[in-house]
Amino acid sequence: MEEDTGVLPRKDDFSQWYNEILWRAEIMDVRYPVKGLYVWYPHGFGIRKRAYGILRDLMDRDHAETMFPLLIPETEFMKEAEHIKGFEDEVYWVTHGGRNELDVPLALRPTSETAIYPMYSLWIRSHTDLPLKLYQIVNTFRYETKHTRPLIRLREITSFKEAHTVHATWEEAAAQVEVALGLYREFYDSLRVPVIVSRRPAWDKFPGADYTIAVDTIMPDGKTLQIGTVHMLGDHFSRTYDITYEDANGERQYAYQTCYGISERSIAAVVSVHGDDKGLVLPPEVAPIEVVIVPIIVGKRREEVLAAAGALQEEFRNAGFAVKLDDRDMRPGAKYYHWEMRGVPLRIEVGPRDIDANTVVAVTRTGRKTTLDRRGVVEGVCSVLAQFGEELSQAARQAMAARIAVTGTLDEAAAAVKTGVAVVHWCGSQECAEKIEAAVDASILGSDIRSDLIAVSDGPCIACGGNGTSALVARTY
Ligand SMILES: Nc1ncnc2c1ncn2[C@@H]1O[C@H](COS(=O)(=O)NC(=O)[C@@H](N)CS)[C@@H](O)[C@H]1O
Ligand SMILES: [Zn+2]
Repeated sequence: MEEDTGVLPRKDDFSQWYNEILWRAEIMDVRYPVKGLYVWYPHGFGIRKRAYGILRDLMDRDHAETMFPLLIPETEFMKEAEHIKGFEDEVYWVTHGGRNELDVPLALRPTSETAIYPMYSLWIRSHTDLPLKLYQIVNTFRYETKHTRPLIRLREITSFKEAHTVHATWEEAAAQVEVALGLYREFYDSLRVPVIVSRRPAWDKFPGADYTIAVDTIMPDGKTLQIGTVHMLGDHFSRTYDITYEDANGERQYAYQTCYGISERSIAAVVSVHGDDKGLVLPPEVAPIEVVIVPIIVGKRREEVLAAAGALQEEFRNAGFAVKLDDRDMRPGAKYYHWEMRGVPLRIEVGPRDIDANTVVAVTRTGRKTTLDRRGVVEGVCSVLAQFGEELSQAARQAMAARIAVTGTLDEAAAAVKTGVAVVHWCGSQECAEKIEAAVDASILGSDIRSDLIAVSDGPCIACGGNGTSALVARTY
């Protein structure tokens, strides 16, 4: 990558800012010659690697990781009517092997229910086989006809974490939905990304599901991004794919299922929520480089400064930090620009004055400067980074809170959705939803809201005056 010194668009020109930061911060290269497919730069992949390492640790608490085939025979794919309806316009089909036409066309998995559940039917015989909780992290393919966008709406979803659980009863499956939401909240807390949880309206639920609960964040342009979903499948798929178990009385019962997914939209959220006019701002938890050391070379003490910088690098590396010593022959300012663009959380400056005073200067990505004793510098950096992470969480929460407005009239709601999310009272009817969506030019995102930034209440439906409860209305990605 040639050293770019151009200026990033301001973040309040979000669409331009987002497109440029993907290449300036070396996240994704959008020049791949297939629409909706993009290439991870190593730095971007490093962010994904750390984020998905956190996700794996959370999932591995009580799920097992596995991997199912990519190709799904049409015979299996076409079994669940609602599921098909929801995906038939999005599925890629493989019809040939070499020059031979395949006798059964094969779908590229858009999601893996129809690959996994025929196997679940073979595996599950008795209630002692339950609960079964598996997940995989794979690529999936959806022929998206809406505007594709790197990390946000891809045709090849490269980082699709999908969990598929099987339970003896509806109640156990419903409890698993809550466990999944807890895992997603923990995951996004680690990424310092604030979320709003809500139940999608029936017409927006996952094809074949009883209900869908979604995890949304609010992007800098006020539009919401769905960054995770949890689906209660009931016994719809178990009846279609014959997933039954023998209960304690020897009776055959249909199983109850859930599935829940996260994709690289999680990375889009980290980039978008935390970034600023100078580039990426990465939470330490997901930063491929946590600390960059910049030696301040002054005249004849060059060797001494470089030695001191090298010793610091060694000490941070031994303490387990992802640390980089930037000893390139460049002005310090050009180095600051380079690492700020890439979101490195902490810069350590060391020059002759610091050597004489036996200190180092620590500067966080958001500009907080601290002088640290050279002795105990590792502990010093740990606490600076911990404080930095908390600051990111707080700033992101405040930014989200500022984009949520409780509104009592359609006009107020129409104004609020220009810059964020409107909270309105809705009776739950599709008829009123359509009235609200038409009047506000945005979508009913969900009800049964769970967010410590929103006090839910009952009240007259904003469209018909009937009994309503709090619901979210927003423009969405
Ligand atoms: N085209 C896409 N590009 C990037 N992420 C996507 C795309 N489509 C969906 N996602 C993300 O993937 C998550 C799961 O997708 S989903 O359709 O809602 N749910 C499923 O596929 C279920 N099988 C649970 S794994 C969504 O919440 C959304 O965050
Ligand atoms: Zn109503």
